[in-house]
Amino acid sequence: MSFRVQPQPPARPNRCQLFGPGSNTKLFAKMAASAADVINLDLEDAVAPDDKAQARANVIEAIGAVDWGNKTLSVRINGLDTPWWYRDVVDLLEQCGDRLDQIMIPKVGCAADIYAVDALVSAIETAKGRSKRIGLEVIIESAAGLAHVEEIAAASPRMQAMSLGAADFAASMGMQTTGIGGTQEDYYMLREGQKYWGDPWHWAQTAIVAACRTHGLLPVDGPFGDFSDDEGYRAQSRRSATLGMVGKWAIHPKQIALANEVFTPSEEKVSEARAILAAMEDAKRTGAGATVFKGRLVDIASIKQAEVIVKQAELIACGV
Ligand SMILES: CC(C)(COP(=O)(O)OP(=O)(O)OC[C@H]1O[C@@H](n2cnc3c(N)ncnc32)[C@H](O)[C@@H]1OP(=O)(O)O)[C@@H](O)C(=O)NCCC(=O)NCCSC(=O)C[C@H](O)C(=O)O
Ligand SMILES: [Mg+2]
Repeated sequence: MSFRVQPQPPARPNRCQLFGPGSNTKLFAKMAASAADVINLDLEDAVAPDDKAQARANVIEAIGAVDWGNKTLSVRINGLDTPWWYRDVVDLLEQCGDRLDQIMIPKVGCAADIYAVDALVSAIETAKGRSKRIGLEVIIESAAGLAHVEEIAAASPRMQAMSLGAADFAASMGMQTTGIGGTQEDYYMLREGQKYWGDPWHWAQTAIVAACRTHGLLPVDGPFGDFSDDEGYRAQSRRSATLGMVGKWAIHPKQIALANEVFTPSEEKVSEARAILAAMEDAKRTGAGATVFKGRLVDIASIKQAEVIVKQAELIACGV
């Protein structure tokens, strides 16, 4: 470990972030009653330009009126290149009570984007005497966002989480696809006439995980557009979980149980992790720093790996 100890991310479950347009008030109660850990009420791309003002009013009303239980409640504001974002922030902070937990900033491209929102949020919090500090989460969904991912992660102590937005990211990168996440038909290696599909989202996810882990944020996988494809969603989620992401968005209620299933470590994985910790305790008692567990090496690094899984399971057990 570096002299700079890696900070811990916020200690709360974030297995599934369920999205719904702020213009569709019929969904709010269903979202609140769902098994998602995080709710994202959307003012951005799921809301048509003519509906922006009404959606904002709907969301403000619903934050106070609906019982959101113990969920993390977040609102996705409009991008900083639009005329709507400042009014989103002002109205949310001036008119919502303390039930609002986070603001999600889409399409961030640099640390100054976070600075701008942070400055506005801070001024309103002080002016209005708000007692609860609003958190920020961002979406990395542009070439600039990925190029500046680390400075974005470090941009404010308000930062809580960072998601990959596969659709806008693909567009910004000029990727030849209209798919939102998952396997891309043309992204394969060819060997002896056989196709082997690769994962075009892998490097963006890894960059996000590294930036988040460096600065104590939660790394989250974004949307998977084809909500009729459960196995595709599971496969994408398993890759994300393996890379260190803590959860994934749901854009349809069908996807909530899938995300919760994958991002809750299985009993088998937790038992194995606990057995490794026990084996290492035995090894330490005999003065050894390494031992053999089920025919393979485990050492002090294995303790940290096992602790990741045990801590995830404990956090989820406490939070739900
Ligand atoms: C995608 C949808 C428009 C589909 O809606 P619908 O046609 O109503 O679906 P169903 O008939 O299958 O719905 C079945 C029941 O589930 C309820 N429902 C649907 N969606 C939700 C939801 N999000 N939360 C809670 N409940 C929901 C329906 O009302 C039905 O209920 P019932 O009649 O009682 O049985 C719709 O799912 C939807 O709007 N999804 C969210 C879209 C969204 O928010 N998109 C923004 C995030 S993704 C993005 O922005 C891309 C990203 O930024 C990037 O760049 O990658
Ligand atoms: Mg987007």
